[in-house]
Amino acid sequence: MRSKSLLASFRYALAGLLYCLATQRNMRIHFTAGIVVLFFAWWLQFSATEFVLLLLTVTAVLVAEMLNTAVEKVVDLASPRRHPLAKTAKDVAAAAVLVTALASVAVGFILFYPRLFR
Ligand SMILES: Nc1ncnc2c1ncn2[C@@H]1O[C@H](COP(=O)(O)OP(=O)(O)OP(=O)(O)O)[C@@H](O)[C@H]1O
Repeated sequence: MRSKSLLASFRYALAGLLYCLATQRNMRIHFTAGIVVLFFAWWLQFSATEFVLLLLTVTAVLVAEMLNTAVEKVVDLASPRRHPLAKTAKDVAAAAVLVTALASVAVGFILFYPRLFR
């Protein structure tokens, strides 16, 4: 019984992930960029610490993107008409993605620059 509901939870989560990948262009861009960046980190023989930092950064961007999509859907459900609060909610969720993405660029630069240009 318990393992069945665990499996169901996993299936719902997977459905959410696949929904984001199928419908959100930015999610696909971040996902692909994350895979490429992690591949190059492996290829350049990053240390375990550097690799974990990169992995956490990539994960943070993807999580922010998925939460942004969830906020968008809930806002569209709760407020199909335009409302200042709906605008604020969507804009703040989008800002969360932007801040995370900018931080990830900074982390990537700090980690890759010494390997590639020194
Ligand atoms: N119900 C609403 N009321 C007020 N402003 C809104 C509302 N829905 C969206 N907006 C504003 O329009 C912007 C774009 O919204 P839109 O719904 O087109 O795209 P999104 O939901 O942000 O993302 P996506 O393009 O991935 O669907 C939002 O960031 C927000 O500023």
